[in-house]
Amino acid sequence: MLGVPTCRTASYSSAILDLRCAYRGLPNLCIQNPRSFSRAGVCFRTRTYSTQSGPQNLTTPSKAGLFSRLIPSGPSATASSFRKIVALAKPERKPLTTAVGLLLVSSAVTMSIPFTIGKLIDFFSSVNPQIPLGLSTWQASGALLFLFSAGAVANAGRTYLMRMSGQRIVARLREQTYSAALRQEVEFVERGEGDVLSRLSVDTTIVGESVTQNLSDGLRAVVMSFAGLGAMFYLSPTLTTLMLCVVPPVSFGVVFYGRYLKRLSNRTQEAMGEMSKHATESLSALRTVQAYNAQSQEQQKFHERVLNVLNLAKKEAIASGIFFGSTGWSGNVTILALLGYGGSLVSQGEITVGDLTSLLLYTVYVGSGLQMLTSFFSSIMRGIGAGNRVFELLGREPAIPTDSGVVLGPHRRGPVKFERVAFEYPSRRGVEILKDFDLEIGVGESVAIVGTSGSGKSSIQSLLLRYYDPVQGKVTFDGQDIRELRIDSWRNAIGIVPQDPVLFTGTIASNIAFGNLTATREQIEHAAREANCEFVWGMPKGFDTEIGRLSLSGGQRQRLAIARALLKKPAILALDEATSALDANSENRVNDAVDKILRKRQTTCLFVAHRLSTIARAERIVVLEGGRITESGTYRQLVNNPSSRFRALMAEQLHAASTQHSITPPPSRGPSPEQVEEVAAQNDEEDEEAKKPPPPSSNSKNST
Ligand SMILES: Nc1ncnc2c1ncn2[C@@H]1O[C@H](COP(=O)(O)OP(=O)(O)OP(=O)(O)O)[C@@H](O)[C@H]1O
Repeated sequence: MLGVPTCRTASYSSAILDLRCAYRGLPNLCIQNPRSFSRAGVCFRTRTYSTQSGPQNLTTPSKAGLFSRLIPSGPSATASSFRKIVALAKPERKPLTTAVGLLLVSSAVTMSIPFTIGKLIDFFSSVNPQIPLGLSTWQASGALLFLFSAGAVANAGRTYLMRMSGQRIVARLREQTYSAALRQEVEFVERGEGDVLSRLSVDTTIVGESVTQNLSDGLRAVVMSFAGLGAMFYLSPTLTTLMLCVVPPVSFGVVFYGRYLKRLSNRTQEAMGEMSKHATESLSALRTVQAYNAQSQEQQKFHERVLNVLNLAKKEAIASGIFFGSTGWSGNVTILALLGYGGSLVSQGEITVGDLTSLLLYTVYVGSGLQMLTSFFSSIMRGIGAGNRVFELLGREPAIPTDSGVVLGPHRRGPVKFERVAFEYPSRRGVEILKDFDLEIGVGESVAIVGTSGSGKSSIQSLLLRYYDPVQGKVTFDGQDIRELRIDSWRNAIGIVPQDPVLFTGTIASNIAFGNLTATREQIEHAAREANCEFVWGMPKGFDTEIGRLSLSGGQRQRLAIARALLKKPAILALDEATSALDANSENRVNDAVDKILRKRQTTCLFVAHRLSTIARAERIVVLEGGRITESGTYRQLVNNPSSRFRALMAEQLHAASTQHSITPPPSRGPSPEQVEEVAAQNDEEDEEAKKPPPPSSNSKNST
């Protein structure tokens, strides 16, 4: 038999894809610390919405409504995946039809070769050779040359058209998959549940290849097999029937092998996903890995995952070896049988030597065609396996719907209310983060949430942004449950300044205008000035400075994030203060920027605050303990209450600060109001000192 056609496998690109979020209109994936992307744990969960209480279809997801989502398998999923794969090729109808036409031409030429060779042998071995159609030797040679050239051109055209169609399908599929990933709730992507990167890079390539390249090879194999069989029957029905005896067992092997390969393909893709997830995690935290000299530890973990992929590849290699070895053997035995029986027919004068040669060549062609069909079948199975994973993501309904609900007007203002909210993270069911949480923030009011680490402060902001929905209770804006609002319009009303702001590749201007494509340079500069980003004017290229080439300090990043939030002119500002210390100057510049927002009283502010200097700026402070508010009041009210938890918290902070600076620790009962006042006043003084002359106006020389 002819050489075994190689099975194409997708080259795996483990590039760390920049899953940047669409700030507007799509779930914002980047508002939380991007490091959380790498948190471990895999579980497929989605939510259903009961209609028993609260607004229609928008009530709390019940625990019973959670169910595991598995990658579809079985005949119906396979058929549905196959239909979807074929549907992908529909926009490519024209090039694919042309390619099929060219394929028929090139196959016809190829299939004429054994016949021609047979006739040539008979021609040269005959006593009185006659060229058909009365052609001269040169004319016959010229006709054959033209035929082969036409076949070659048709083959080249077919290859080009098929490949390009395949690439266009892959490109479309990738975009759809990326868009589907951006629509999902943050938990699904951040926790790696969706294994999005591997679906985006590997699976889409495999699906695209199975639609075009493999389809093209498959069609070629079908033409070769059937045309070859037809020619063989024409030459000798007896010998052809003999040859066909090997087809049923080979076909059985093909089906069995294809199914096994499909199962293996699913497992391989998952293993590759694990491998790339690990690489993404450690490479994105390379500083930490190097600082802890953990390269060999990480290498070992990666090695285990690579080994997993390798073991699956080994299984595939063994199955392929057995299959192709046995089909090759049966093919060779068939040829031998044909030669023996055919030879006796030649000696009896029933067929010519040329016909036997043609027959043998056709047998090789048909065998090769059958092997290509096997390869095609297994590739289609692999494509269906990969297709299942891609279509599962494409069809997945995000737990937080993105395209339904009431559109919130851009200038709407109103109080924000958390009403008897209970909350658990989907990945940690049973661990209540918030219980009976009630909080109302009036229009233009500023509220600081304080509490010990892990008390649930950031979770409150996550609920506000609808990264998650409460398990019980509701969050309302201007009296309306935020679950009734269209998610993009609701998020448009909120400006966020996260703990560790994310900056994207691009200029400072594009980072401030992130998600706001219509922002003018003037608006960007205005927002930067409001946010005390005076350092931008000091840069050689000002707002056109590429972020990638410079590293900004924590304070600068935070001020850029404030500018980004302010550019949206949000109804609500959610600021999650950095827990890591900023230097005094940076802290003051950030606080001063916050002050400017508070003074205007147009924006409702919800701070997660750690530093006294920020806390003291809020009109109201709420103390969060064990998922509930235990104290609430103005700064003065809380500080003046000797038994307040707030005082104790501030005492702890002062104690930590004094230990850091080798100052005598404060009394254990907590700081006196004077002490706290003193610290706050000190901060304010530093504030004044740190204030620099206002940055130049947008018309200044550096403003570009
Ligand atoms: N995505 C998540 N999945 C599961 N649990 C989470 C997730 N995010 C936070 N938690 C847990 O929820 C609890 C509250 O976390 P949260 O980040 O809201 O606290 P915090 O008060 O803001 O803490 P800090 O002041 O340290 O930032 C913690 O126990 C935390 O481990």
